[in-house]
Amino acid sequence: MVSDWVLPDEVLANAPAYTPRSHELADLELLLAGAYEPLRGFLGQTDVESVLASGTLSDGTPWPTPVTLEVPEALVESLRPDSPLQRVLVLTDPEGAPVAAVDAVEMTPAPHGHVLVGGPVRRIGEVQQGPFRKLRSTPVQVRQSLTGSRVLGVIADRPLHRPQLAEISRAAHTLNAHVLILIPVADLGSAGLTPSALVRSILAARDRLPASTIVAVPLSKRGDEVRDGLLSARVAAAYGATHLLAMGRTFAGGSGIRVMLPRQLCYDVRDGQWRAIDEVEPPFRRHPMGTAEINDMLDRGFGLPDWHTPPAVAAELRRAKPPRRKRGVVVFLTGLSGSGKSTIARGVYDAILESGERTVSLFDGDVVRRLLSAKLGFSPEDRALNIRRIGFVAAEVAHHHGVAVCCPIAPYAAGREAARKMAAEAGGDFVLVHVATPIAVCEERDRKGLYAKARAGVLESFTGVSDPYEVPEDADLTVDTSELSIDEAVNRVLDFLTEGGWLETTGLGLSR
Ligand SMILES: Nc1ncnc2c1ncn2[C@@H]1O[C@H](COP(=O)(O)OS(=O)(=O)O)[C@@H](OP(=O)(O)O)[C@H]1O
Ligand SMILES: Nc1ncnc2c1ncn2[C@@H]1O[C@H](COP(=O)(O)OP(=O)(O)O)[C@@H](O)[C@H]1O
Repeated sequence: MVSDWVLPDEVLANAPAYTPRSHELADLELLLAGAYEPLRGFLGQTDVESVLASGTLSDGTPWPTPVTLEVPEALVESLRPDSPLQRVLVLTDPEGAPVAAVDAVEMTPAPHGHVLVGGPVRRIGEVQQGPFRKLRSTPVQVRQSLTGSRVLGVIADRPLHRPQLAEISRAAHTLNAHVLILIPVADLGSAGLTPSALVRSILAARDRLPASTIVAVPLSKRGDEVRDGLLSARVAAAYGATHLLAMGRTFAGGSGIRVMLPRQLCYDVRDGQWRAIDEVEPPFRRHPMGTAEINDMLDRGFGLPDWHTPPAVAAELRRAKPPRRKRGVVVFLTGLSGSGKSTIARGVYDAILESGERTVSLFDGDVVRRLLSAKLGFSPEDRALNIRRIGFVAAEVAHHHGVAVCCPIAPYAAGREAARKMAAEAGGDFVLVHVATPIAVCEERDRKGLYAKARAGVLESFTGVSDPYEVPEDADLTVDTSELSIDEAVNRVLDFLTEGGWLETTGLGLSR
């Protein structure tokens, strides 16, 4: 369990406080809940190296993946790792309320001015809010509620359609086990659903599950399939699972849990049962749909068929992913100054307004910098914050099913990626348009005289001249305004949105 070291109040009051990033907060919650047993805190550099090299902590205990905390160097420079009362770091939730204290016994420099802080954690506050809190039982609570010797764990990181439900029922029946559904809620689910939508979709299948316990677990993916799988298996074991049904690829080494491999199922059209594929003659087989096929049907507004998905689950998915013509979308134009972003964005915005088919907001560069990002400059940090702010507000618009058109330079891939992620986490789509007008043309236009000033050295850090522009490799659409008229460029974007299903008929030709 977590550490029980005692801290005087004045030590806590004077300790530096930090809000960890979302995946670190998720790890913190699991550490405090005892779901990462036997870990007592964040790993220091020595344990990280050992885990990566040999899959064990430095004391030889098997552990699959680094569980780490990185904090800005300036925040912890006053801490003294050799003095117990001077090495306390308070961790807060995003609203600033203290959640835990870290006994920072190990601090190692990390990239980008950060420090890796390792040491045991202790709860000093409760996380009170968040959707589906009632489903967030601790491992101890869950284990106490489980009766019977066999518990079949299922990591439900995607909705449960009929084939998955059939497989869970079969495995539970074979083992004579109680079912423990663990829903990972720390990041976007595998089917691109927000955690709340994923939980709702699974609750919608509840009456089709055998006797089950459903728990929401802040388990996040680190991107390494094997390590992520091993960690999930460990967490499932901590919650009391004795067996794990592999829904995708599952790895369970070191967790003490036994893995049940799923059969390949198909729908038997003769009697509507799901059976192992080799039990059904080919003419009578219907194969389960994959995530891409399901998402494509949802995008187009086609109902998911009853033979594949229980109606209550289909209804939740339709709500979470309405057809694109009703789904929120962020249209994000990026490019050099003078490339034509604002002009195109304005044209797209006007055309959507004229058609009246969707609500639309325009976040024009000048307005953003005057209001939302007033006082920010053009350092990499300020540009990053500017894009985060735009991405945040645009994602809120998308969350409420609107269209957000934004047109900042957004020179860094990381910032654009963050904006894309925020839109997805809000349940919206994201369309990146690269306005790829060559710099020579932008410079010749020089509407605001800024290129001349930048070349003369009067204006510093000017994008494309004395500051970087990372050309997008993930643009959904590229337009070059040196080859297109304004109307043509605007129509390219409108056509893309219409062909993709976000707009029905909007186009300059129709609306003007
Ligand atoms: N140093 C420097 N570099 C780039 N641009 C500069 C700079 N200083 C002022 N400007 C003017 O600010 C506009 C770009 O602001 P953005 O908010 O789009 O930039 S960023 O996305 O935060 O990088 C940009 O407007 P647009 O021409 O509409 O792109 C410029 O007019
Ligand atoms: N095909 C085109 N698309 C967009 N703008 C164009 C085009 N051809 C010429 N322009 C002109 O280029 C300038 C682009 O400026 P602006 O839209 O403010 O660019 P940005 O927002 O990228 O700085 C405008 O004066 C616009 O009239």
